This record gives sequence, structure tokens and C-alpha cells, in this order.
Amino acid sequence: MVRISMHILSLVRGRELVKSLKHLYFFARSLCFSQERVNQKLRNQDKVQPFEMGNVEEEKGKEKSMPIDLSEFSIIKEGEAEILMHAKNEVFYNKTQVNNRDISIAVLRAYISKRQQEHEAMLSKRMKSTEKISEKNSSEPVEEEGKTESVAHDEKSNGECEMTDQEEPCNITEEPIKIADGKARGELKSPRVLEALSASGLRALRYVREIEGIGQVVALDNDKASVEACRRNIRFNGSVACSKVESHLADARVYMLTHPKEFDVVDLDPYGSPSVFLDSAVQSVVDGGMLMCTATDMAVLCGGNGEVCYSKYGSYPLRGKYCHEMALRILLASIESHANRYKRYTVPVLSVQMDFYVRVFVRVYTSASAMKNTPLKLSYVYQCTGCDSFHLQPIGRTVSKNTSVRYLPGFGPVVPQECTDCGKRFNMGGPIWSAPIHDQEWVASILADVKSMKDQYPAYDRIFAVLTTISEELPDIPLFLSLHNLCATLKCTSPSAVIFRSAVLNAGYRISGTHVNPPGLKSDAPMEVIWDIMRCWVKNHPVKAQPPDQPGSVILAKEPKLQANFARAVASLSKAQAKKVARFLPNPERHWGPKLRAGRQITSKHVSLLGPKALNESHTGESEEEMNSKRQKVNDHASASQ
Ligand SMILES: C[S@@+](CC[C@H](N)C(=O)[O-])C[C@H]1O[C@@H](n2cnc3c(N)ncnc32)[C@H](O)[C@@H]1O
Ligand SMILES: [Zn+2]
Repeated sequence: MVRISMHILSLVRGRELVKSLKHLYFFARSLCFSQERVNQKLRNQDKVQPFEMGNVEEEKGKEKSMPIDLSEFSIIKEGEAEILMHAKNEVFYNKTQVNNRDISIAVLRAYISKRQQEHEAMLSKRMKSTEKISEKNSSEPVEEEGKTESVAHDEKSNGECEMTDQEEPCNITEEPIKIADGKARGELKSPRVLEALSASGLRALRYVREIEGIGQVVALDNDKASVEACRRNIRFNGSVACSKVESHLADARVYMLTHPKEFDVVDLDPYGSPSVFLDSAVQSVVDGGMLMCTATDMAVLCGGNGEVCYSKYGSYPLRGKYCHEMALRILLASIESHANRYKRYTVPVLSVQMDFYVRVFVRVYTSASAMKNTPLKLSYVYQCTGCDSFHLQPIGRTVSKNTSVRYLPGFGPVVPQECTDCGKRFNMGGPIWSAPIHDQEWVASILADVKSMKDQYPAYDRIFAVLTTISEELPDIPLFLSLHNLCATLKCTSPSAVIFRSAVLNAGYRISGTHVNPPGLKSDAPMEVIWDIMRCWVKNHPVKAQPPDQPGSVILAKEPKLQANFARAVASLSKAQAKKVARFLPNPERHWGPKLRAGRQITSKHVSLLGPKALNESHTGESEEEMNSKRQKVNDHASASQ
């Protein structure tokens, strides 16, 4: 009915009568068809009469609508959203990113509820201070100018508070304060989201169709075919999508720069690196808002090309086993550096490495004084070239005297020229974000929410497993050790993870897993303690003699100072392990990975990216029938995974 009324409206706006009637007829007809029947039609190669799809917002008049032949499309359903996918792959769509979209939805839901709580807390604080002042005023008839000023400023600022040194940043876009029953009451507007690189619009559509309390979603793309597809998909998704999603043909960088502090959430999901979008993105987020950012250039971030990483992100990557976590921390450091240019700073809420990409969720605040803490949250990393020892070199430090704090450069170097464990030299990487990469309170509430809405996440099993592992990570320990690598250095058999964890715990240190690598271990035990534990292990599990200059031989030549206790410690299994909750899941199918830029031809140089099967398929020149059957499989898979 809504669709029909929209068409009557468009008719009133002066469209050609005959054309609109035709339009109306096909929409009415499409309403009668169930989704399955549309699919069936596509499978049977039935030519559906073309119908015209107009644009959805202010650019309505500018572009001429193109007639669409539905038989050229397959319908892809993910969550509540459905998109029309053209057979020619003109617009980017990668179903493996369902994990990425699911996690983003979970974080957005948490953000909306947190934002509401923060708003209520701010209102009640404001109310209390107003009450205090009015009490004071009633007992003291003469007003103290200075004291009332701050409240007056508060009310006048209407949510756009200026930061003072100790203040909590405010995060709200408020409607004017309404006076009801003599009380001041600020109402929170629904959050506005910018999906800066939207392609088909699938993400934006899922956001509006699945997230309660979400406001407007602005979907941008600088590719005409993508914007056309996005608009088509908006219409295809009905009235909620039409009223909430706006699609614009625009360069995201220009758009974000010209819309400073306008969006509660800015979502960047680029091909490869987000580096060129960061500067404008950090400026487009409101105070207390959230920036969500994906990077799929893992080869760059993980040290395949260190100097390229430096030029894009301002950090040198290292090729340790921890490189995927380092990738997350390089991205976080880079976002912070861009934010600092505008007196802003970030607070990570959740940082995930999954499949073939990293994705971070950070809140953005403005405060020139809080920004001074940034050097305390960044470190260089010294990685020994001989053994697996690594050490962090913080960039800054503080000295407190009475109530004042001085900010100073960090003491260094934290390592001598040669590794104290094996005698080899160090590579230096970074700077990385060395403060926590998740807010565990957020993680717990996201996890609880995901669990309670299991059916609403097509990738539930996967995202639940990842979030569970994240919830058990030691929050204050950057990077991790690989038990496998420690043993490879010493050329010894490996203790089980439980035995090794127990030895660390029995020595009085903490240890946890990491979501980026199933055997990876995070610990606050210094490297000398780790090596002592391994020396003790080798005493009971001797190794063959090695040349004396080998790092392993140098390490084993020293006597341990600590006597390791390998008795099984109670906490040697994580809670999830103890409860047999899956923490890591295999990929649902082969070549569960990145996808080429829309419209590109698959050639032999893409084999490493997409796998040989993709290449063979692109060369076999499949028949239309095969293509249709594949498209159907995609649909089946999408609906089966819900
Ligand atoms: C990886 S796709 C986005 C996928 C989408 N977010 C999803 O979840 O399905 C990246 C998109 O960014 C668009 N793009 C690239 N550079 C852009 C720019 N400077 N401004 C706007 N869009 C851009 C591309 O046309 C492409 O459609
Ligand atoms: Zn070493």
C-alpha cells in the first residue's frame, strides 16, 4: 500500500500519466508475486516486463530513470535486506563480508543504547545542578554571577558542550530543550549514520531494516553504477528503506570534509586501505560518535611491504606471528594521529581481525587536553631477529607532582643493542596503539545482545565465537607469543597450551588467548620468565645438540633463574574452553576471502587472492543456465544461513 501511495504521489508531482500507470501496474504486480516466485521467474528465464525505477531523494529530477529488466538480476538476501544483483557484477558485493556487517550491526545496537544512557546521565546531572542553583537562589536572593554562568552555558550549548580538562566529553545531537511541566528536558535525536563507501547499499539497508532506533543513513559512492544500484535497492526494500536511506553520488572525502561533526556514526568499508579517507572521516563524526573502519590490505599492514605501510599509515609493520594484531594496532594508531590534528582523540570499543581484514570501532571525542595522553597510548616494538622476544617502547610518559601532570618523552631504549636472550639484533616497528583495543564492558554487552537476538544475525555462530574469544583477551597486553615459534627457536617438542599456561600462572603472571590466532598467547610475563619456563621444559624434554651460535643454543646455555611449575592450574583453560563454547570456527566454504573491485576481469594475477577455482570459472564461459543455477545457490545459501 505504501508503495502504491508513493506512486500516486509521484503521479501528482506531474509525471506522465501513462508512464505512471504502467509503473503502478508493475508495482502492484510485483506485490502479488512472492519472493520465491520472482526467483522462480529468474530461474526460468522468464522475461519480466521492464519497469521503471526512479531515484529516491532530492536528485530525483536530475537523473532520468532507466527501465530495468528484472530478468537480468538475481535477488540476494542478507538479514532483512534484499538487493538486486546484476549478472555482470557491476557493483561490489562480497557475501563473506556478512560477518563484518553482522558485527557492525551488533556494535551499532550497543552504541544506540549506550548513547541513550549517556544522554540520560547528562540530563540528570544537568537537572541536579539546576536544582542546586535554584535552591541556592531561593535562600540567597543575590545571584553569584560566576556560578550561574556555567549552567547558562550548559543550557545554551544545547548538547554541543565545550570540553574542559576534566570533563567527560558529550556525545549528543540534541533537539532544542523542551520545557515540560516547568522542567528542562532534552530529547535525543535518532543517530545519523554515514555509510561513506556503500556500493550496492546492502549495509545501509541492513542498518535501517534491522536496527531499532536508527535515524537517517546517508549512503555515498563515487561510482555511478553503484549509486544507481543503491537507489534501485532502496526502492526494492520498501518504505522504511525509502524514508531512511539517502543515496548520493559523491567522493566520500569531499562529502565528509564538507559535513564536519555531522554524523553520529561514520562507516568506512573501502577496497583495500582506508588511509585516504581517515583524515576527513575523523572530522565528520560528532563528539562521542563512532567511526567504524575496515582495512583489507592485510599484506601491507602485516609487513609484506613495510615502506608502503609506513607511507599509508605512518607505522612500520613487523612480520611476527602477532602481525594481524599489529595490523589492528597500526590502524588504530593511524586513526588517532588523524584525529589529533583536529584536537580530537579516539577510544577503541572493539577491534576485530577476521577472515581477510581488520575492522575497528572507535569513539571520537574533542579535547585538546585529553589529546596530550596520546603518546602514552603509543609504542614502538622491538622484535628480536634471532628469537621470539619482543619489547614495547612507549613514546611518552608522565610525571605527577601533587596535582599537576607533566608530559615527557618516553625513556629509551628499552632494549640494549643485542638481545639479552639470544644475542641477536632487533628490528624496530611501529608506532602501534599499545593501549587497550577493546572496551570489555562494551564487549560483554554486545555479546549478551547478540546471544539474545541469535536469529537476527545470519553469521551468528562466527561472530559469537569471535566475540567470546575477544571477551577473554587480557585487555592490557599488546601482541602475543606463539608457543609454536618458541619451540621452533629451541627446536624442542611443544608443551600443550594448558601446560604452558599453567606454568605461566603458577609463576604468578596472567595469560590468555587471542581472537586473531588460535594458538597465540597473551601474557604479562616478561620474556626472561617465558624463556625460563621453556628452559625448564627442555630439561625434561631434551633436544638434540645444535650449533652454539644458534639463538636456541644461546638461550638454552643459560640456567633458568625460575623453577617452572607445570602442575595444571585451575585457570589454565579459558571459561569458554571449560564450557566447550566454540572460540574459532572454520570458514564455511573454500576461498572465503576478498573480492575484486566491481567490474574487474579475473586474470591469473588474482589467483593468490581468489583461488584457482575463480580463475577457471572466469575462463570457462559459463552458460546462462549455469550462471542462473549459481545465482540461485547464492540465494539459497543466504537464506539458509539465516
Ligand atoms: C568494498 S566496496 C563497499 C562495500 C559495502 N560497504 C558493503 O558492505 O557491501 C567499496 C566502494 O567504495 C566506492 N568508492 C571508492 N572510492 C570512493 C570515494 N572516494 N568516494 C566514494 N566512494 C568510493 C567504490 O565504488 C565501491 O563501491
Ligand atoms: Zn633474541
